[in-house]
Amino acid sequence: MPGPLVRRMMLIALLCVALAGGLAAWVISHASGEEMTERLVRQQTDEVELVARLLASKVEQSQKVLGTVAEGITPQMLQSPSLLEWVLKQGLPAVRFFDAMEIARADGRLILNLQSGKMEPAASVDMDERDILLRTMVQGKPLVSGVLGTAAASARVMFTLPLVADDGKVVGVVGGVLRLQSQGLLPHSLGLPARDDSRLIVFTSDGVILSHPQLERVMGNVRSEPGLDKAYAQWRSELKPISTGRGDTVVVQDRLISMAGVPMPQWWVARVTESHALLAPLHGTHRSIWWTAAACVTAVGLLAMLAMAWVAAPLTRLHRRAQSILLTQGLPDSQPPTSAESDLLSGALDHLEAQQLHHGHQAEFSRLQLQGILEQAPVGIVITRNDQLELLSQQASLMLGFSRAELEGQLVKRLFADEAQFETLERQMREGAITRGGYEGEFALRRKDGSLLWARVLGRMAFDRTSAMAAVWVLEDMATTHEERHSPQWSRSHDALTNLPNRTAFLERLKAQLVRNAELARAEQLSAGSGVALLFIDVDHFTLVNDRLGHEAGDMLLKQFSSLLEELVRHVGWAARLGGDEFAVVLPDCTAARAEMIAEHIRASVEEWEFVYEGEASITTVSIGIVVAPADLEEVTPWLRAADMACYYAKRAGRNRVVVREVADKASA
Ligand SMILES: Nc1nc2c(ncn2[C@@H]2O[C@H](COP(=O)(O)OP(=O)(O)OP(=O)(O)O)[C@@H](O)[C@H]2O)c(=O)[nH]1
Repeated sequence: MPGPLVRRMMLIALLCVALAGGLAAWVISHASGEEMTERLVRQQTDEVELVARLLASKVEQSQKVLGTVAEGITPQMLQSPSLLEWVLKQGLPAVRFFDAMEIARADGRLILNLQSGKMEPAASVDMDERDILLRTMVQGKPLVSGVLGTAAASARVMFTLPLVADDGKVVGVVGGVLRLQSQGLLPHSLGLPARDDSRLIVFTSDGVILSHPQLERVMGNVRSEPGLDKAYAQWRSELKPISTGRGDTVVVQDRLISMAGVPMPQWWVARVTESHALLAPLHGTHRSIWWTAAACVTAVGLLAMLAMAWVAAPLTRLHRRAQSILLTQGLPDSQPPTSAESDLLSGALDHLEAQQLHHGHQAEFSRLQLQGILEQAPVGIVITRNDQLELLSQQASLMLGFSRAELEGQLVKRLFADEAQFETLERQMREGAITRGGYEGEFALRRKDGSLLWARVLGRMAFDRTSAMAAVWVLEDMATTHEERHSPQWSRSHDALTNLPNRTAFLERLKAQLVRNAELARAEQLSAGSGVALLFIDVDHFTLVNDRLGHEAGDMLLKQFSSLLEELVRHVGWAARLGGDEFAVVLPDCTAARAEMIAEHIRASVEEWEFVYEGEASITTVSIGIVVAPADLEEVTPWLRAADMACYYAKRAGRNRVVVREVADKASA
């Protein structure tokens, strides 16, 4: 789980992505909305312009058709209406272009009235049409009438052209009438399809509607067209003439109104569209833009979170590490409990700094202690690391005859009298390190003056973090002991395998101990309840070692066991080998309770020790019987027998245990 700082960074990344996505979507939708509106406005403007031009060209075409008719009429024909009728019907298909055609002479007499191709009496001509014919005659120029008629079905427009003789005199006038809803001018299909939200309307400069998708609105007034009324009123107030050119688009009351003029008949073409209808496709586009943006924001947001988690991974690891340091080692008092990475890290660093300071003081203190020990210790101490002499005590330097500076940093090998001694130590070191973490032995070292120093070396192994092997030796000058050992008396009193006193020497020493014990008792120098404690020790199931690993392994076990035993009791008493796998330990001036405690320590230490032979480790246990000699005891035999019996009872009770008895105890007890 990432810490709060990383979580905050992730949240910020997510917000940034969402904000950027939202902003981009808004800008795109806004820009696309504007562009689309502009395009739709342009489209609508273009459309009304196109329709206006179309209408203008139709008007022009109507005038041209009328001109073609006029060209075919001679002044003579005006004198003969029947001839005129025949000529028009036969030779001028253009006549059929108009819904009605009328011809009048200069004297004002109507000589031709063709209604839908049929000759009708002159009197039936509409008065408005007759007026326009007369106006054309008077003005001598072509005219296009306003809208004639009041009903949509009969609404019409009249085109007129003066007939001019060769001398330039107006001899007559020809007029063509087109119904608004005829195919030639404003077919109803022009405004279709009829939709509520958009209408194409053609109206005159007076506001009379000529074309409308709803037929019933034709001949109505543009002032009642919602939205268009305002645009029309504005145009009228500006008093601008109607001319062809670019159409114009305005927004009035949520309606988009585009208008373009048809100058000759003074008409307007207008398209009125409700804004919501116009923008309907835009809403769909906006929706899809926002959905796309949301999907992109989600995907990019997830990616950003993952990227942030990846980038912050080292910080998360540091955070966890700091957490575990503070959890396992406790928060400093000044540090409030917090989970923020920076606080935790600085807390952990403070803690480590304090620890380092503390360790520095400890190290300095230990160094001073070590220095004191090395200078004052009455025994020789040598500290080695990776086969080099690292530190020596003052006593060791005196024993060896070298100054400490001369030896420190030198190879360990240099101390030994010969290569064989050194190799023996190395082997013992390896074996001892595996089995007990320590070793001991007697070695011949070489002093500076070349003389031999027989020393007992007690070593302890240690490995530091760099796997360098360090050892601490305690050197004991064995010159006297060594000489003794090579005397014939030594071999008579000591066991050759273990170097421990043998049974004979043991009994002699035990008797002497008993005498001394009696003297002390008489002199009342013995502590209350104290006496000489005899520990009878027998290795459990030793036969099995011989049987399984061989006699040589049994010998090695006895040897190593003896060293261990001697090491364990050398400061409190002495040990002897009674024979086979039987040993004794004598503890002078000792109570039964203390003897039992020491015996228990021996038992536990042996149980902990592993005897390794040819790579195979085995556990050894011992049974111990204890008897403390009373002050008045004079014979050792019953004492030794009692201790043997105590050991026997320990065996009988299941072995690997300690049993305390008294000399007077009955054998059956
Ligand atoms: N390797 C070796 N074996 C010895 C030596 N002296 C005696 N032994 C053997 O030590 C064994 C002593 O066995 P016991 O003490 O009677 O019996 P145990 O197997 O120890 O069984 P418990 O004492 O009843 O637990 C005998 O098998 C002897 O042969 C010796 O110097 N070296």
